[in-house]
Order: sequence, then structure tokens, then C-alpha cells
Amino acid sequence: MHTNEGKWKISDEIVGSRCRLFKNGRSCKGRYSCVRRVQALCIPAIHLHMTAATMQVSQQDFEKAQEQLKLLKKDPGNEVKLKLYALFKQATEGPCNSPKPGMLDFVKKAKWDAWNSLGNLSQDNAKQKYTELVSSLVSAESSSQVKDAAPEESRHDGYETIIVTTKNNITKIMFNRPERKNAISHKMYREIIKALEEAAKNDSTIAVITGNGEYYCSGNDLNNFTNAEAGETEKMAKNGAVLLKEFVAHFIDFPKPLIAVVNGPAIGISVTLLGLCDIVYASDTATFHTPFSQLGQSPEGCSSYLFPKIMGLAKANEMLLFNKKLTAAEACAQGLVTEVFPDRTFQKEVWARLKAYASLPKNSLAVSKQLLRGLEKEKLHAVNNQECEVLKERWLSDECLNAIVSFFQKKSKL
Ligand SMILES: CCCCC/C=C/CC(=O)SCCNC(=O)CCNC(=O)[C@H](O)C(C)(C)COP(=O)(O)OP(=O)(O)OC[C@H]1O[C@@H](n2cnc3c(N)ncnc32)[C@H](O)[C@@H]1OP(=O)(O)O
Repeated sequence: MHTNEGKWKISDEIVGSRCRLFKNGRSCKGRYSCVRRVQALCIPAIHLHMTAATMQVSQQDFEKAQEQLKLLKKDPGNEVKLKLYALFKQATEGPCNSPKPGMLDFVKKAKWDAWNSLGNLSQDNAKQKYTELVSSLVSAESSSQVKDAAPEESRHDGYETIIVTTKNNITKIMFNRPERKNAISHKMYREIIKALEEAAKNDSTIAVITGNGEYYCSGNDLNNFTNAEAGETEKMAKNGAVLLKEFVAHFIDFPKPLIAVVNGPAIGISVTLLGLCDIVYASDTATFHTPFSQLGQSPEGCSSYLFPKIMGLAKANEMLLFNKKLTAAEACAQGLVTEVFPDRTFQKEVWARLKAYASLPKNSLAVSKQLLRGLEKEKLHAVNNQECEVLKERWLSDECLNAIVSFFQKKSKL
């Protein structure tokens, strides 16, 4: 028999060297630790299932189980270790006949209780149960290892223009039309709305928006204006305004931290939305351009309100009235971008940081975001509404139609 009754541990030969009842066999010191330990040892009577009650386990199987137990990587916990201890004692010594330890000898008493609870269980049955219990621990550990080895990133189904994945508590929404510089088509607006709705409800802690390829996003797909049937331009403008309002509203209301990872040039609506993101990380290859007057249009994404707040009216005017394109460093100096990274290390540095952020307590982040943004929400919805009303008119103007015709005649690139 290999129990060390004087010390608070179960023999290595019973439960393996990693499975001591208490680490280092230390004895209980102080009332608090005693109480904690009693809680840890408060085990129910041991009634293992007799799945193979009639099958006799050989001495060889029993010894093999003892060896397997030593190889377990994960500590099975005190409750299981007590079961193993009790079954081992019953299997090797028979029913518990030793005197009951005193009430204050917590560990000895827990072990005695576990053994005693087996009553008159035969030594063969105890061996059987011991072997079954070890076998269940071994298979639980190997199936959890298989699970750990599986790829963690899960891709969400049902998207064509974006790639939506969740990994490490981060839902990533990636613009995925690199051959069009990630221009946002009508379909993409709708898919982003759907992805934000999913990300708001799923288990992820934060959401990230980024672009696939060289560009972050070239803004509204100008084909959105050319697909209208003849005589249907008013309807097209009206529907466009409804869609835009809904799209921007989803950014205003998004309940979790929303982070933009700006991997390259950003144009138009992809820039204005940055004011509604909680953090903006940019590669040093990124540029920020809102050429609204050049296109005969007007600001959206609540930028008419948020940009002056973020960067001051004068700087906002340069961008929103006079089409000034900012470098990443300039955008950072003006508060639109949180931090700029060298392109070479951009992805590595940013994702390491995001992984750490996403391990923070989810609910705390959500309520804190609500405190930071909540008071502004009503105002932002009003601004969104107004911007969409103005744009609806702009899209019907000659200034806007001429700019779009010029783009498609390839006379006018930004
Ligand atoms: C529901 C409606 C809501 C509306 C909300 C309103 C939002 C306002 C805005 O977003 S305004 C901003 C609009 N964007 C632009 O004006 C950008 C237009 N694009 C360009 O100027 C250039 O393409 C470029 C500077 C982005 C890149 O130039 P480059 O020479 O490097 O590459 P190409 O021009 O050859 O681009 C490759 C192909 O991609 C097409 N493309 C790029 N951006 C857009 C776009 N925004 N809309 C439509 N198509 C775009 C481009 O035409 C090329 O196509 P091709 O290979 O068929 O020629």
C-alpha cells in the first residue's frame, strides 16, 4: 500500500505524479484554507456505472490502468482523485476497516469517507471500476487534444462579397472584392448589415472591419448609380438613401467594440465610417480620401458631425469640402486614426494586439462602449437621417451624374 496517510497526498502509484490530492503534499494551514479544501473535497458517494459488471478485469489491466493514469497531462481534479483513491484501496485492501479520522483532519476524513462509501464492493468490482474510470479519463483527454488541434477559425456561411470569420473571440468582416478595390456594391452593403447583426449577437468580444488585398476600400461602387433602368433614377436615389441609412445605423448601434484595420487606401464611405469605429489601426500605406464635392455628392456616415468633433472644423473642412487626401500619419495626427504601423509588420502587430483586447471581459467592454457612445446615439441617428436626405437629392443632380459618367469614361480617377 502506498498511501502516505500522514501527509495530504495520494500515492503517486495510485494516481500518477501529477495527480496529488494537494500540490506538494502540503498540509492544511489556517482556517480559511481548511474551509476551501473541505469544499473541494465535498464529494458525493461514489456510484460508478457498472457498464461491464459481469466482465472481470485482469490484474494486468488493473496495473496497466495505474500506468496510464501517470501519463495523464491534465489534473483530473480532487473529486476524481478521491474516487480513484477509494477504488484503489478497495481493490487492493478490501472494505474500509480503519478507524474514522477526527472531524478536523479534513483530508484524511475525505479519503476515509470516499473509501468507506464503497461499502462491501468486491475487490474485483473495485478493480473494474478503477480501470473504467482511468479509461474514461484517458479518452476524454485524447478527444480534447483532437479538438485543440482543430483549426480555430470558423468561416460564416452565406456571404459573397465579404469574408466573415470568427477566431479568438474576434469576428472579422473583410471586404472581399479586391479586383474592384473593394468597392461597396448594393449586395455588399446588405451583407455587411447582416454580418454586423450576426457579430452583435454571437459570442465574440470585438468585431473588426478590414479589406482583402492592396486596398482597404474604394468607397461606394459607382455602378450602384448606373444600374437603374431608364426613368427610374428617382426610385434608385430613394432606395439608395433607405439602404444607406440602414447601413450607417448598424454602425451607430453596434454594441461591441468595433475596430477598423485599414490595410491600404480608403475612399469615401469607408473613411467616413471610421468615425463610428472605436479604434482605427492603419498601415503606413493607407490614405484617407473623401472626394465628395469632386463627385458632386455630400458627406455621409455621420462625418458631417463627427469629423469636426474629431479633428476640428478647419481640418474637417479640408477633407469634406475640398477633397484633401490624408496620409496615415496625417490622419493619426488629426485623431481619425488611433495608431499607424509599418506595412511590413502591420498584420502581425495589430492582430496580436486585437487578440489581447478580445480576451478582456466581454460584458465590461460592451457596457463601457455604451457609456462612451450611448449619449450620442440619438444625435447620430438624426445626423444620419439628414445626410441621407441631402444625398438623395445630390444623386439626382447633374454635378453627380457628370462625375459618374466621367469616371466610367476613364477621364476622372481620384
Ligand atoms: C447605397 C448607396 C450608398 C452610397 C453611399 C455613398 C458613398 C460615397 C462614396 O463612397 S464616394 C467614393 C466613391 N469612390 C470613388 O469615386 C473611387 C473610384 N475609383 C477610382 O478612382 C480608382 O478606381 C481608384 C483610385 C480607386 C483605383 O485606381 P487604379 O488605377 O489603381 O485602379 P482601377 O481604377 O483600374 O481599379 C480597378 C477596377 O476597379 C474598379 N473600381 C475601383 N473603385 C471603384 C468604385 N468605387 N466603383 C466602381 N468601380 C470601381 C475600376 O473601375 C476598375 O475596373 P475595370 O478593371 O473594369 O476598369
